[in-house]
Amino acid sequence: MIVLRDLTKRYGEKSAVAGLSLEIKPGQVTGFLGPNGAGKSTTMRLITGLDAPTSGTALIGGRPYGALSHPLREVGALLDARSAHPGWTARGHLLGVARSNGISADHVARVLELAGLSDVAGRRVGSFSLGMSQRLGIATALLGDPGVLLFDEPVNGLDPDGVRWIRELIRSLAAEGRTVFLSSHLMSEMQDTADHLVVIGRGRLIADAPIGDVLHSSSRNAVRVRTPRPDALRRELLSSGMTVESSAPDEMIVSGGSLEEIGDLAFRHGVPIHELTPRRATLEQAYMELTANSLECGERAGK
Ligand SMILES: Nc1ncnc2c1ncn2[C@@H]1O[C@H](COP(=O)(O)OP(=O)(O)OP(=O)(O)O)[C@@H](O)[C@H]1O
Repeated sequence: MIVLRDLTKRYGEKSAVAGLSLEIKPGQVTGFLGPNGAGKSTTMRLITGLDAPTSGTALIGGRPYGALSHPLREVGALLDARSAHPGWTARGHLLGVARSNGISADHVARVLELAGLSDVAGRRVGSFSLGMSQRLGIATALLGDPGVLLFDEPVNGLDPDGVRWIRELIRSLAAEGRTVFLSSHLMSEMQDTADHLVVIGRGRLIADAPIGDVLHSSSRNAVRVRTPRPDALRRELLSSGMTVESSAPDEMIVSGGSLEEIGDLAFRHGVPIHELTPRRATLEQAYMELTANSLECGERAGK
Protein backbone atom coordinates (compact mmCIF):
# COMPACT_ATOMS: atom_id res chain seq x y z
CA MET A 1 0.00 0.00 0.00
CA ILE A 2 1.17 3.50 -0.84
CA VAL A 3 -0.25 6.37 1.20
CA LEU A 4 0.16 10.02 0.20
CA ARG A 5 -0.79 12.67 2.75
CA ASP A 6 -0.93 16.28 1.60
CA LEU A 7 2.09 15.59 -0.61
CA THR A 8 3.51 18.82 -2.02
CA LYS A 9 6.52 19.58 -4.19
CA ARG A 10 7.39 23.11 -5.24
CA TYR A 11 10.12 24.05 -7.69
CA GLY A 12 10.59 27.77 -6.99
CA GLU A 13 7.19 29.39 -7.46
CA LYS A 14 5.77 26.38 -9.28
CA SER A 15 3.83 23.62 -7.48
CA ALA A 16 4.51 20.40 -9.39
CA VAL A 17 2.49 18.44 -6.78
CA ALA A 18 0.02 20.41 -4.67
CA GLY A 19 -1.41 18.73 -1.56
CA LEU A 20 -2.04 15.26 -2.98
CA SER A 21 -3.72 12.81 -0.55
CA LEU A 22 -4.61 9.28 -1.63
CA GLU A 23 -4.19 5.59 -0.94
CA ILE A 24 -2.95 3.20 -3.63
CA LYS A 25 -4.22 -0.20 -2.59
CA PRO A 26 -2.78 -3.69 -3.05
CA GLY A 27 -4.30 -6.37 -5.28
CA GLN A 28 -5.26 -4.03 -8.09
CA VAL A 29 -3.70 -1.97 -10.86
CA THR A 30 -4.08 1.75 -10.16
CA GLY A 31 -3.68 3.82 -13.31
CA PHE A 32 -2.19 7.28 -12.94
CA LEU A 33 -3.37 9.80 -15.54
CA GLY A 34 -2.94 13.49 -16.18
CA PRO A 35 -1.90 15.89 -18.91
CA ASN A 36 1.78 16.58 -19.63
CA GLY A 37 3.28 18.44 -16.70
CA ALA A 38 0.46 17.39 -14.31
CA GLY A 39 2.96 16.06 -11.77
CA LYS A 40 2.85 12.28 -12.32
CA SER A 41 6.60 11.68 -12.62
CA THR A 42 7.28 14.05 -9.73
CA THR A 43 4.81 12.10 -7.55
CA MET A 44 6.53 8.82 -8.47
CA ARG A 45 9.95 10.34 -7.72
CA LEU A 46 8.68 11.52 -4.31
CA ILE A 47 7.32 8.03 -3.52
CA THR A 48 10.63 6.38 -4.44
CA GLY A 49 12.80 8.87 -2.56
CA LEU A 50 14.46 10.31 -5.69
CA ASP A 51 13.19 13.72 -4.66
CA ALA A 52 12.20 15.12 -1.25
CA PRO A 53 8.72 16.63 -0.72
CA THR A 54 8.43 20.32 0.18
CA SER A 55 5.76 19.19 2.68
CA GLY A 56 3.51 16.21 3.32
CA THR A 57 4.43 12.53 3.20
CA ALA A 58 4.63 9.56 0.85
CA LEU A 59 4.60 6.23 2.71
CA ILE A 60 5.24 2.70 1.46
CA GLY A 61 3.87 0.09 3.83
CA GLY A 62 3.65 2.82 6.48
CA ARG A 63 7.20 4.17 6.12
CA PRO A 64 8.89 6.75 3.90
CA TYR A 65 11.23 5.32 1.26
CA GLY A 66 14.29 6.57 3.17
CA ALA A 67 13.34 4.50 6.22
CA LEU A 68 13.13 1.18 4.33
CA SER A 69 16.02 -1.09 5.27
CA HIS A 70 15.98 -3.01 1.96
CA PRO A 71 14.14 -0.66 -0.40
CA LEU A 72 14.29 -2.85 -3.54
CA ARG A 73 12.75 -5.74 -1.64
CA GLU A 74 9.78 -3.53 -0.80
CA VAL A 75 9.34 -1.32 -3.84
CA GLY A 76 10.41 -1.69 -7.47
CA ALA A 77 10.14 1.14 -9.96
CA LEU A 78 10.55 1.66 -13.68
CA LEU A 79 10.92 5.42 -13.92
CA ASP A 80 13.64 5.91 -16.51
CA ALA A 81 14.34 3.04 -18.90
CA ARG A 82 17.81 4.37 -19.79
CA SER A 83 19.09 4.55 -16.22
CA ALA A 84 21.43 1.51 -16.46
CA HIS A 85 25.08 2.28 -17.28
CA PRO A 86 25.58 1.70 -21.05
CA GLY A 87 28.97 -0.01 -20.50
CA TRP A 88 27.55 -2.82 -18.37
CA THR A 89 25.99 -6.00 -19.65
CA ALA A 90 22.38 -6.63 -18.67
CA ARG A 91 23.47 -9.44 -16.34
CA GLY A 92 26.26 -7.31 -14.86
CA HIS A 93 23.85 -4.45 -14.21
CA LEU A 94 21.38 -6.75 -12.43
CA LEU A 95 24.13 -8.48 -10.42
CA GLY A 96 25.42 -5.08 -9.27
CA VAL A 97 21.95 -3.93 -8.21
CA ALA A 98 21.31 -7.28 -6.45
CA ARG A 99 24.61 -7.12 -4.56
CA SER A 100 24.12 -3.55 -3.36
CA ASN A 101 20.62 -4.37 -2.10
CA GLY A 102 21.33 -7.64 -0.31
CA ILE A 103 19.40 -9.63 -2.93
CA SER A 104 20.56 -13.15 -3.82
CA ALA A 105 22.26 -13.47 -7.25
CA ASP A 106 19.82 -16.36 -7.96
CA HIS A 107 17.17 -13.76 -8.62
CA VAL A 108 19.10 -12.35 -11.59
CA ALA A 109 18.50 -15.39 -13.84
CA ARG A 110 14.84 -15.42 -12.78
CA VAL A 111 14.15 -11.80 -13.76
CA LEU A 112 16.21 -12.07 -16.98
CA GLU A 113 13.99 -14.98 -17.97
CA LEU A 114 10.81 -13.19 -16.87
CA ALA A 115 11.70 -10.11 -18.92
CA GLY A 116 12.64 -12.18 -21.98
CA LEU A 117 16.28 -11.03 -21.83
CA SER A 118 18.10 -14.35 -21.16
CA ASP A 119 19.48 -14.49 -24.73
CA VAL A 120 20.94 -10.98 -24.58
CA ALA A 121 22.07 -11.04 -20.93
CA GLY A 122 25.74 -10.81 -21.99
CA ARG A 123 25.24 -7.81 -24.28
CA ARG A 124 26.15 -4.27 -23.29
CA VAL A 125 23.19 -2.15 -22.27
CA GLY A 126 24.39 0.67 -24.55
CA SER A 127 23.56 -1.49 -27.59
CA PHE A 128 19.96 -2.10 -26.41
CA SER A 129 16.92 -0.76 -28.25
CA LEU A 130 14.45 1.31 -26.23
CA GLY A 131 12.19 -1.73 -25.93
CA MET A 132 15.03 -3.90 -24.57
CA SER A 133 15.96 -1.12 -22.13
CA GLN A 134 12.32 -1.03 -20.95
CA ARG A 135 12.50 -4.79 -20.35
CA LEU A 136 15.75 -4.38 -18.39
CA GLY A 137 14.13 -1.62 -16.31
CA ILE A 138 11.23 -3.97 -15.55
CA ALA A 139 13.65 -6.80 -14.67
CA THR A 140 15.43 -4.42 -12.27
CA ALA A 141 12.12 -3.37 -10.67
CA LEU A 142 11.20 -7.04 -10.10
CA LEU A 143 14.63 -8.10 -8.81
CA GLY A 144 13.79 -7.84 -5.10
CA ASP A 145 10.35 -9.47 -5.54
CA PRO A 146 8.74 -6.34 -4.02
CA GLY A 147 5.14 -5.94 -2.88
CA VAL A 148 4.87 -2.44 -4.37
CA LEU A 149 5.60 -1.60 -8.01
CA LEU A 150 5.62 1.69 -9.88
CA PHE A 151 5.74 1.86 -13.66
CA ASP A 152 6.09 5.23 -15.42
CA GLU A 153 5.10 4.80 -19.10
CA PRO A 154 6.21 1.12 -19.21
CA VAL A 155 5.00 0.39 -22.75
CA ASN A 156 7.01 3.24 -24.24
CA GLY A 157 9.13 1.74 -27.03
CA LEU A 158 7.63 -1.76 -26.86
CA ASP A 159 6.30 -3.51 -29.98
CA PRO A 160 2.74 -4.98 -29.94
CA ASP A 161 4.04 -8.29 -28.50
CA GLY A 162 5.90 -6.37 -25.82
CA VAL A 163 2.84 -4.25 -25.03
CA ARG A 164 0.76 -7.40 -24.51
CA TRP A 165 3.51 -8.95 -22.43
CA ILE A 166 3.72 -5.96 -20.08
CA ARG A 167 -0.10 -5.78 -19.80
CA GLU A 168 -0.28 -9.44 -18.76
CA LEU A 169 2.71 -9.08 -16.42
CA ILE A 170 1.20 -6.03 -14.70
CA ARG A 171 -2.16 -7.75 -14.29
CA SER A 172 -0.53 -10.87 -12.86
CA LEU A 173 1.54 -8.81 -10.39
CA ALA A 174 -1.66 -7.21 -9.09
CA ALA A 175 -3.45 -10.59 -9.01
CA GLU A 176 -0.64 -11.83 -6.72
CA GLY A 177 -1.72 -9.14 -4.26
CA ARG A 178 0.92 -6.52 -5.04
CA THR A 179 0.31 -2.78 -5.17
CA VAL A 180 0.77 -1.64 -8.78
CA PHE A 181 0.84 2.05 -9.72
CA LEU A 182 1.02 2.66 -13.45
CA SER A 183 1.22 5.84 -15.50
CA SER A 184 0.56 5.92 -19.23
CA HIS A 185 -0.75 8.34 -21.82
CA LEU A 186 -2.17 5.42 -23.84
CA MET A 187 -5.82 5.46 -22.88
CA SER A 188 -6.82 2.22 -24.62
CA GLU A 189 -3.95 0.43 -22.88
CA MET A 190 -4.98 1.92 -19.53
CA GLN A 191 -8.59 0.91 -20.12
CA ASP A 192 -7.44 -2.70 -20.67
CA THR A 193 -5.04 -2.80 -17.72
CA ALA A 194 -6.24 -0.65 -14.79
CA ASP A 195 -8.87 -1.46 -12.15
CA HIS A 196 -8.77 1.90 -10.46
CA LEU A 197 -7.82 5.37 -11.68
CA VAL A 198 -6.15 8.37 -10.14
CA VAL A 199 -6.33 11.48 -12.34
CA ILE A 200 -4.39 14.63 -11.52
CA GLY A 201 -4.11 18.04 -13.15
CA ARG A 202 -1.70 20.81 -12.17
CA GLY A 203 -0.52 18.70 -9.25
CA ARG A 204 -4.03 18.35 -7.78
CA LEU A 205 -6.37 15.38 -7.51
CA ILE A 206 -9.19 15.35 -10.08
CA ALA A 207 -10.47 11.78 -9.67
CA ASP A 208 -9.76 8.73 -7.51
CA ALA A 209 -12.28 6.04 -8.45
CA PRO A 210 -12.77 2.55 -9.92
CA ILE A 211 -12.39 2.68 -13.71
CA GLY A 212 -16.02 1.57 -14.15
CA ASP A 213 -17.23 4.63 -12.20
CA VAL A 214 -15.04 6.96 -14.27
CA LEU A 215 -16.43 5.51 -17.51
CA HIS A 216 -19.99 5.54 -16.20
CA SER A 217 -19.79 9.21 -15.18
CA SER A 218 -18.99 10.36 -18.73
CA SER A 219 -21.65 12.37 -20.52
CA ARG A 220 -20.57 10.52 -23.68
CA ASN A 221 -22.52 7.44 -22.57
CA ALA A 222 -25.52 7.28 -24.87
CA VAL A 223 -28.04 4.95 -26.49
CA ARG A 224 -28.39 4.31 -30.21
CA VAL A 225 -32.03 3.99 -31.24
CA ARG A 226 -33.55 2.93 -34.56
CA THR A 227 -37.24 3.45 -35.20
CA PRO A 228 -39.46 3.83 -38.28
CA ARG A 229 -41.13 6.82 -36.51
CA PRO A 230 -38.17 9.01 -35.55
CA ASP A 231 -40.14 12.30 -35.41
CA ALA A 232 -42.65 10.97 -32.88
CA LEU A 233 -39.95 9.44 -30.69
CA ARG A 234 -37.74 12.52 -30.87
CA ARG A 235 -40.63 14.70 -29.66
CA GLU A 236 -41.25 12.47 -26.63
CA LEU A 237 -37.55 12.11 -25.78
CA LEU A 238 -37.00 15.88 -25.94
CA SER A 239 -40.04 16.59 -23.78
CA SER A 240 -38.60 14.14 -21.18
CA GLY A 241 -35.43 16.24 -21.04
CA MET A 242 -33.17 13.92 -23.04
CA THR A 243 -30.75 15.04 -25.74
CA VAL A 244 -31.22 13.66 -29.25
CA GLU A 245 -28.82 13.68 -32.17
CA SER A 246 -29.77 12.25 -35.57
CA SER A 247 -27.24 9.82 -37.01
CA ALA A 248 -29.35 8.56 -39.97
CA PRO A 249 -32.99 9.13 -41.12
CA ASP A 250 -34.29 6.29 -38.92
CA GLU A 251 -31.56 6.40 -36.28
CA MET A 252 -30.68 8.68 -33.35
CA ILE A 253 -28.17 8.92 -30.52
CA VAL A 254 -29.86 9.69 -27.22
CA SER A 255 -28.16 10.88 -24.06
CA GLY A 256 -29.53 11.79 -20.66
CA GLY A 257 -31.66 8.65 -20.36
CA SER A 258 -31.09 4.94 -19.75
CA LEU A 259 -31.87 2.13 -22.17
CA GLU A 260 -34.86 1.17 -20.00
CA GLU A 261 -36.22 4.72 -19.82
CA ILE A 262 -36.07 5.13 -23.58
CA GLY A 263 -37.64 1.71 -24.23
CA ASP A 264 -40.46 2.36 -21.73
CA LEU A 265 -41.13 5.82 -23.17
CA ALA A 266 -41.39 4.41 -26.70
CA PHE A 267 -43.73 1.67 -25.47
CA ARG A 268 -45.99 4.16 -23.68
CA HIS A 269 -46.37 6.21 -26.87
CA GLY A 270 -46.78 3.23 -29.19
CA VAL A 271 -43.56 3.92 -31.12
CA PRO A 272 -41.99 0.74 -32.54
CA ILE A 273 -38.29 0.25 -31.77
CA HIS A 274 -36.03 -1.67 -34.14
CA GLU A 275 -32.80 -1.26 -32.20
CA LEU A 276 -31.73 -0.05 -28.77
CA THR A 277 -27.97 -0.31 -28.19
CA PRO A 278 -25.86 1.20 -25.40
CA ARG A 279 -22.93 3.29 -26.65
CA ARG A 280 -20.34 3.32 -23.90
CA ALA A 281 -17.89 6.16 -23.45
CA THR A 282 -14.24 5.29 -23.97
CA LEU A 283 -11.68 6.10 -21.31
CA GLU A 284 -10.23 8.70 -23.66
CA GLN A 285 -13.58 10.51 -23.81
CA ALA A 286 -14.11 10.30 -20.03
CA TYR A 287 -10.55 11.48 -19.42
CA MET A 288 -10.87 14.45 -21.80
CA GLU A 289 -14.01 15.59 -19.98
CA LEU A 290 -12.42 15.21 -16.55
CA THR A 291 -9.28 17.12 -17.42
CA ALA A 292 -11.14 19.81 -19.40
CA ASN A 293 -13.30 20.49 -16.36
CA SER A 294 -10.26 20.71 -14.13
CA LEU A 295 -8.69 23.31 -16.41
CA GLU A 296 -11.85 25.41 -16.23
CA CYS A 297 -11.95 25.10 -12.44
CA GLY A 298 -8.27 25.95 -12.22
CA GLU A 299 -8.75 29.02 -14.38
CA ARG A 300 -11.77 30.11 -12.38
CA ALA A 301 -9.91 29.56 -9.10
CA GLY A 302 -6.98 31.59 -10.42
CA LYS A 303 -9.16 34.65 -11.17
N1 LIG B 1 13.56 19.29 -11.47
C1 LIG B 1 12.60 20.17 -11.80
N2 LIG B 1 12.82 21.49 -11.73
C2 LIG B 1 11.86 22.39 -12.05
N3 LIG B 1 10.62 22.04 -12.46
C3 LIG B 1 10.34 20.75 -12.56
C4 LIG B 1 11.31 19.72 -12.23
N4 LIG B 1 10.72 18.52 -12.41
C5 LIG B 1 9.46 18.76 -12.83
N5 LIG B 1 9.23 20.09 -12.91
C6 LIG B 1 7.96 20.74 -13.32
O1 LIG B 1 6.93 20.18 -12.54
C7 LIG B 1 5.74 20.00 -13.33
C8 LIG B 1 5.33 18.53 -13.25
O2 LIG B 1 6.24 17.75 -14.04
P1 LIG B 1 6.15 16.16 -14.14
O3 LIG B 1 7.30 15.71 -14.97
O4 LIG B 1 6.01 15.57 -12.79
O5 LIG B 1 4.78 15.98 -14.94
P2 LIG B 1 4.20 14.66 -15.64
O6 LIG B 1 2.76 14.61 -15.26
O7 LIG B 1 5.04 13.49 -15.35
O8 LIG B 1 4.33 15.07 -17.17
P3 LIG B 1 4.54 14.12 -18.48
O9 LIG B 1 3.22 13.49 -18.73
O10 LIG B 1 4.88 15.14 -19.52
O11 LIG B 1 5.64 13.17 -18.18
C9 LIG B 1 6.09 20.48 -14.72
O12 LIG B 1 5.64 21.79 -14.87
C10 LIG B 1 7.59 20.41 -14.77
O13 LIG B 1 8.11 21.38 -15.64
